[in-house]
Amino acid sequence: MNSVDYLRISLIDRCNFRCQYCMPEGAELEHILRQQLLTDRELLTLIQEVFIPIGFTRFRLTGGEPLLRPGVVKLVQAIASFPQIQDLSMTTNGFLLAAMAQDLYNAGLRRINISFDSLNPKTFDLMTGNRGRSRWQQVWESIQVAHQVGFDPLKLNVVVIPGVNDREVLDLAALTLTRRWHVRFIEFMPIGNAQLFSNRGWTPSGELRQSIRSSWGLIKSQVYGAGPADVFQIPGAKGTVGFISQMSECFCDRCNRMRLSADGWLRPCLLNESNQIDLKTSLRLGASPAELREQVRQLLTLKPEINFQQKESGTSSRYTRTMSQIGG
Ligand SMILES: Nc1nc2c(ncn2[C@@H]2O[C@H](COP(=O)(O)OP(=O)(O)OP(=O)(O)O)[C@@H](O)[C@H]2O)c(=O)[nH]1
Ligand SMILES: C[S@@+](CC[C@H](N)C(=O)[O-])C[C@H]1O[C@@H](n2cnc3c(N)ncnc32)[C@H](O)[C@@H]1O
Ligand code: SF4
Ligand code: SF4
Repeated sequence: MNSVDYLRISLIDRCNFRCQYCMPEGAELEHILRQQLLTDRELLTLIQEVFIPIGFTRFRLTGGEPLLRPGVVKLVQAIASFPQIQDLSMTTNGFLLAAMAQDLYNAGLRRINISFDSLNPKTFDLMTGNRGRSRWQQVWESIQVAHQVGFDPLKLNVVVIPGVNDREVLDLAALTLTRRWHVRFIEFMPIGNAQLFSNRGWTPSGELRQSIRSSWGLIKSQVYGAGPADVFQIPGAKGTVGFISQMSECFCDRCNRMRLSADGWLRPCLLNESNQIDLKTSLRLGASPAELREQVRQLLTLKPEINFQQKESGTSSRYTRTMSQIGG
């Protein structure tokens, strides 16, 4: 059995973007009420007294948009101070990052993944929802600042939507030629919003790899990380290109992670909603750390059965939570 030592923590379910593939404008999402959010203290207790003792060493902060969480720098500092943690990272849309990057680095965060779907401001705004003003420039600046501050590896996440940004794959891959950036192409998962893009579907990573290989060649490579990307490099490039292929290939057999939602539900699989446990309610009802650890251990023994293994059938549209609510 794979060891499960990576926890993705959603700090907040709200977001300042409205990406069409995740939280489209007009989608009726019920936000978590403030009193239902795990407090900093509760989250730190769960990390320190439940997950670390069980063997979790890698933690990723996500959202919604994690930089919208009030006091996020202080929270990062507190999490980073646990000596058992070997890897603390964040996934962000980058909009607020330029102003916070140095503080986050000083707080102990060392690596960051930034969603960046397009080099073209118009396409970017179309994909992320611009609410009257373009966001591209500010995100582009954040990427430069994150690089200057020293986040390493610095990864850019691109969800590829056929007919929208797929024609940019070579331009995005070319960023890695001269910069030590790691661009990852993600197959769109129709989770929670199956109707969206239903006439366009997703592009198999194999096709993208072939197109990059035809232009420059492509060799197997590596970059530090805990996630499901298959990593390659254009010969001589400074950075790498990665492929996250949850639809065309299946990486569930090497699954090493669980997810904690902003309201304290522990979820064993991104694509299977069964067997989630409500750690926050147990904690608030007075369960001891030992009891909570036992609940999580039980879930770990069930996880191999829960892991999503139906790549042939794709995802189902019957999800009650969308990506923004789960944390991706
Ligand atoms: N199907 C599936 N997709 C995942 C899983 N983990 C991450 N992803 C997707 O991979 C994409 C990138 O995720 P990130 O948040 O950047 O994290 P990561 O790739 O695990 O991070 P690294 O540690 O840097 O490798 C997102 O679209 C996620 O939804 C997973 O367990 N299953
Ligand atoms: C849910 S977001 C949360 C963090 C942050 N707001 C961001 O966008 O980076 C985490 C990751 O999930 C990816 N994602 C969101 N919806 C997706 C979908 N339907 N299919 C594949 N990836 C998706 C995003 O591109 C992002 O890289
Ligand atoms: S992908 Fe991230 S930035 Fe886009 S809507 Fe979802 S949570 Fe927000
Ligand atoms: S779909 Fe589920 S089992 Fe597969 S890699 Fe993602 S979280 Fe793990």
